[in-house]
Formats: sequence, structure tokens, C-alpha cells
Amino acid sequence: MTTRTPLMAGNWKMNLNHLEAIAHVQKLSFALADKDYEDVEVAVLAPFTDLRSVQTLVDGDKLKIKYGAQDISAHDSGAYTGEISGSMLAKLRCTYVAVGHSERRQYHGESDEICNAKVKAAYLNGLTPILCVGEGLDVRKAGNQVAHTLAQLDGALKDIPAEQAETIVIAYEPVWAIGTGEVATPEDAQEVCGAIRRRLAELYSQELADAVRIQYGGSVKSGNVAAIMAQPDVDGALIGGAALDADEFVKIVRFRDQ
Ligand SMILES: O=C[C@H](O)COP(=O)(O)O
Repeated sequence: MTTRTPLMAGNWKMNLNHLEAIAHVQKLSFALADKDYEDVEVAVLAPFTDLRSVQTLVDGDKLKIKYGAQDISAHDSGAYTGEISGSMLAKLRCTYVAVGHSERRQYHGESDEICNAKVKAAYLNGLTPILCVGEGLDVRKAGNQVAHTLAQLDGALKDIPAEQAETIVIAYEPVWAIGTGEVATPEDAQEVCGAIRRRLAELYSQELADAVRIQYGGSVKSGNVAAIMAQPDVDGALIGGAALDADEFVKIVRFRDQ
């Protein structure tokens, strides 16, 4: 049986300037001990303007924490004002990049086609995409959460070969649970995460599906993380608000103690 190392990733969203980012990562690095990294991977997804500072700190202090960006351009380079390319992120030695977060889909009109292009841009530059999928409240109320989420998955993975897809991270984030304090029940999370894994097996292979990490995101806190992580198809969390509090984020990383 495949062992999947849980990935606890803090998505800072549009919070923490580069000075605050340094202080925050330092606080995390002091609080986290080597043993915390033994069976959990820890990452932060920082604003673009923080990444160079985070890189310098991580490199200089040889920290085990990984870092990445919250978005990536679908384009390689050129006249795309305001965009940040995958090669720029790779140059900053980012490991991860979020693709298709619901806030990008909602406020920036990102379609599954755009997400697909961004997943391709990430792989082209050696970055690991954290592909975000999940349904809104109306879809959930209609009971269509699985079909909706799998359609997003299919769209974003179009023409992505198995040798790339085997490293992807999928974050299931029901939109109605993001930043609302409204956490999905562990059973809600398992229902969709399990369906995502089964779809990966259909699209690729059971072996690949067993290797891919699927996170849950949406109002994750130290008080609810253990029950969510106890679900068989949940391999980590994408944490928003609670990741801005270093002490709380460390408790989430130590979910086995909660
Ligand atoms: O990327 C993180 C998610 O949007 C969850 O955010 P939240 O933990 O503030 O609900």
C-alpha cells in the first residue's frame, strides 16, 4: 500500500508583506522541530512580493519548510502586464503553486481551460501544482458536489500525462466552507476526496491514484483537523485564515497530537 506524506500548506492569500512574512516564517521555524517534518510536509503559499524574502530565509537557515506561490501565469513570458511566469517562480526555487483556487475562479474568471493551461505551465517549469477544486453552496444544496468537482478535475487535467499527474496535489475546497467557519464534516470531505481518487484511477491508474495527495481546505483549525485527517482519502490540508497565526498553524501541523 502506498504511503502518502500529509501536506499541510498555509495559503496566506493577500496577507503578510515581505517583512511580516520573514517574521512569520522565523516564528514557524523556531516552533517546528525536526521531528515535525518526519512524517508531514509543511509549506507556505506566499504573495509574490514575499517569495524572494522567504527564499533567502529558507536557504540561509536551511529550513525544511517548503514554499510556493498562489498563482502562475499560463504564459511563458512576454507582454502580459501583471503576470508572473512559472520560470520566475522556479528561479525563486518555489516547490508549489496553487492553481484554480476558488477565489481566482470567482474574482478573476479562471475557467477549467485556464486552470489546465496553468497546470501545464507549472509542470513546464518543474513546479508542483496544488490544483484547487470544489463546489459552491448552490451546487452542494442540489447534491451535485461530486459531479461538479470531478468536472473541474477532468478539465484541469486534460492532456496532462501520467508522469506529470503522479506528482500533482489536489485540494478539495468546498467554496461554502472557505473563510466562513462553516467546516465540511469529515464525511463530506471524504465523500468528495474519495471520488477524486477514484476518478484519478479511471483517468490514469490505481497506482497513480494511490500516490496522489488530496487535501481538504475550508475553515481548517487545530480543533477540527484531526477528524478530517482521519479520513482515508484526506492527505493534508490547505489552510487559509488559521495559517496566519503561527501558533495555530503549528498545532495543525501537529494534527496527530490534537
Ligand atoms: O486556501 C485556503 C482555503 O481557501 C481555506 O481558507 P480558510 O481556511 O480561511 O477557510
